[in-house]
Amino acid sequence: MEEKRNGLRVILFPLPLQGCINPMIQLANILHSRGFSITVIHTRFNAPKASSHPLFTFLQISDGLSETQTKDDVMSLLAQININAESPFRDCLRELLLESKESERVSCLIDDCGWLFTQTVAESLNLPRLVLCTFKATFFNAYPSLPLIRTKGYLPVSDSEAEDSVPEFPPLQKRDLSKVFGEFGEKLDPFLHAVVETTMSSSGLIFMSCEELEKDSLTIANEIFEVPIFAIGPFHSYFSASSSSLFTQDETCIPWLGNQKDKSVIYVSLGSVVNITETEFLEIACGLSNSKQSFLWVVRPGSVLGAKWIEPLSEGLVRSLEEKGKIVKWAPQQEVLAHRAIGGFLTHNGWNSTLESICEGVPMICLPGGWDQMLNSRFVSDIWKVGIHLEGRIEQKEIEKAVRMLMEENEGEKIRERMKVLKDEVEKSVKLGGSSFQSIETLANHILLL
Ligand SMILES: Cc1cn([C@H]2C[C@H](O)[C@@H](COP(=O)(O)OP(=O)(O)O[C@H]3O[C@H](CO)[C@@H](O)[C@H](O)[C@H]3O)O2)c(=O)[nH]c1=O
Ligand SMILES: C[C@@H](CO)CCNc1ncnc2nc[nH]c12
Repeated sequence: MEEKRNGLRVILFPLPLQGCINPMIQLANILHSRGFSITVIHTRFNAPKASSHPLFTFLQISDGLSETQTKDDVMSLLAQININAESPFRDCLRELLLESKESERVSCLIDDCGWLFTQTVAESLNLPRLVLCTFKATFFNAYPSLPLIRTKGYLPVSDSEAEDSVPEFPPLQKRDLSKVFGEFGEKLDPFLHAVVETTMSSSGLIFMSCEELEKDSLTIANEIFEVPIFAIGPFHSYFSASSSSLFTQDETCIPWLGNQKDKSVIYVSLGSVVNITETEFLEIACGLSNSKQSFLWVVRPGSVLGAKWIEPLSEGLVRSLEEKGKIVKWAPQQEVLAHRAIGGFLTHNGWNSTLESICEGVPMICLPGGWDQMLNSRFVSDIWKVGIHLEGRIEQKEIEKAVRMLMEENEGEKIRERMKVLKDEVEKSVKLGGSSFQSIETLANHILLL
């Protein structure tokens, strides 16, 4: 059924990463169901599949990335694309506004907090801009203080204080800091500064998050950025993230899970950007194999450094892995997590994966790769206590131990019970009258009045 249209069009512009496209497309669905028409401007690189979303209009702009640049690390890629996409984006937006009809006014632009030029472009065209942040609010709140935290001398961290909280950034521990910053160090400062400035000049900040998960951080976000805050998620139960998948999902996962016992399978995935070394890959393989538990493992082609896919595995290892497990290139993750056969999720704790796991009530084993993942994993293991933290130990014994603990032991059962409670809490937020449900109402009204 076509919902009533409200005569307003919203322009969306996601960052071209799977973890940023999914929440943006969910936001598109939410706004469309509220009567807004949707245009998605996107780069050529990692272009969303227009055919999966017939209700929206898609416009592609050039991004000038070379084949090799598309394989750069995330930070370099984002820096380059922020330079290349500015003028094509300005042209595209100007054109759109010129074409806009009396009967359907363009009311605002909503784009990712990682775009640095969009606020200026929108202002020059007199178009209000809202920001979508795809991180946990607690992480985004740290943007203004990250440069200071870095220079405060917590790095390198001595053993005796490794587990101390970072005073300015709890529950992050000092040992997490080096992986938050990666190799970028001070090169991040101008980027962070620009994100904070442009967010403060915006007309509002949207989080794919909810009060049940981080009420205090949402309040603090409002104090830091001094703009209206809308926490509108997680909406996975209404609009699955799978529809915005950039890769072909291996649908054989579902019938395979159908042959497994309830809560007997551990799902293993490190998201769309984290890469691992061949040694780490083999440690994970042996750990899973030795755990004697069933597993479904996503190995993205190219994610094992120096390998095309899984060829570093010996024939013997492949044979023993196949006894209990299945390896795929890309999974229908949300369907997998929702499957009755799944009992745990070994994850890198990207914010989307973390939310999807909570929404389906699946307890986690945390193996964060960097950036916001370090913080998300601390919340999972130390605050909500719905997962086991591997503390970066990608060693077969540690992996075997954690998998067995979660899937077989008493401790795992306790974690599962706490996860059930958290899932029920979060579920309430998106139901009629819940906090996220109300925020969507407020957001829709806010846009109407812009
Ligand atoms: C590997 C795999 C992933 N997915 C989906 C699940 C998630 O919705 C999405 C991945 O998003 P995330 O779990 O947030 O992870 P990732 O791709 O690393 O996302 C980036 O963006 C996130 C949001 O800004 C950050 O929290 C992460 O740190 C950052 O690395 O892709 C699938 O549907 N199937 C798959 O096989
Ligand atoms: C540390 C790497 C993984 O090894 C993830 C960084 N991920 C990201 N880094 C910066 N901005 C982002 N916006 C979305 N994801 C982002």
